Amino acid sequence: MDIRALGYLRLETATLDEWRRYALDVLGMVEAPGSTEDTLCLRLDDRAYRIVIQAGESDRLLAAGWEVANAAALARAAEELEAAGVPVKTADPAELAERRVQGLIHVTDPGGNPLEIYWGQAQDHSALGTPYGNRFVTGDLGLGHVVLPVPDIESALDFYENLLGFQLRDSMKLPPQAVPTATEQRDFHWMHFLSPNRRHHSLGLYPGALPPGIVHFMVELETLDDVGRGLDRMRAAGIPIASSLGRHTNDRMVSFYAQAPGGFQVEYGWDGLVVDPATWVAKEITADSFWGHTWNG
Ligand SMILES: Cc1ccc(O)c(O)c1CC[C@@H]1C(=O)CC[C@]2(C)C(=O)CC[C@@H]12
Ligand SMILES: [Fe+2]
Repeated sequence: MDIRALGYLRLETATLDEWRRYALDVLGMVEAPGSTEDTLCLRLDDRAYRIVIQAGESDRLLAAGWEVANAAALARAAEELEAAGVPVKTADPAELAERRVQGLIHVTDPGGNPLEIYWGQAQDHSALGTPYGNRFVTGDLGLGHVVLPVPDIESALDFYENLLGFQLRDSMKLPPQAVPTATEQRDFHWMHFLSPNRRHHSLGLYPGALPPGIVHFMVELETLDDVGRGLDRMRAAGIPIASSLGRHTNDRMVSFYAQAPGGFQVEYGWDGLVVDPATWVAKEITADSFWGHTWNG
């Protein structure tokens, strides 16, 4: 399957006002046209939106949006999913209009995570005036990355590697205490990092369950100063820092993690590794970071 990138995220929140302040005033994202009293659309680049947050009952992932090149690629994706026995639901015209895409299918991964595969998203050609002069790294690397909880890690890895065609970049053994919701008692639990493009990982698979249906999402900033200023804004806003600044061993990203409204985290990073898929070799990492990334609580 020819998926190109993580294109967008759709989230539901019980505290949209809190999310509005967090996304606009702290993360430095830009409110996009299409936003209403109960839907916040966020621009990070030249796409009409990259993140949509809807007011609702709970805080949870509504969809991870994966982009394909065109209508033919979407048709092939639907065929391959159906041939593999994965139910596919085609979006109706109202859903396409709401999402500002030209074609879309709904799919659920083996962990129960809602996915949308789509092509033809609208662009916004107006200048992006981010509030702090911060710039996000997107383009053909996509929005960033998302880590999804998957109770059965083997079936999830098989789905993303062999059906969706993502490349496995590396894996890490987590101790049992890092996976309190694991369905089986094991000495360790694998966590996997994959991508359909040159971004080291667009997807992390966490081998447990989490109520919001998302462990964290990462947005990449152009400069270290963008990240440092973001950290200052988190502190000033009283937002709990979930993990201190550090550099990951696999994608070499310098980042910190902050609590997001609703019980998951946002990773705010810089200097992520761009790989050559033709020569990449999957490996194991035996530490999550070269330095830093001290987790709180
Ligand atoms: C190890 C790692 C490499 C690159 C990343 O972008 C990244 O987010 C991570 C950390 C992944 C991971 C997590 O998402 C949830 C809490 C985890 C399982 C830990 O307890 C250690 C590593 C953490
Ligand atoms: Fe991450």
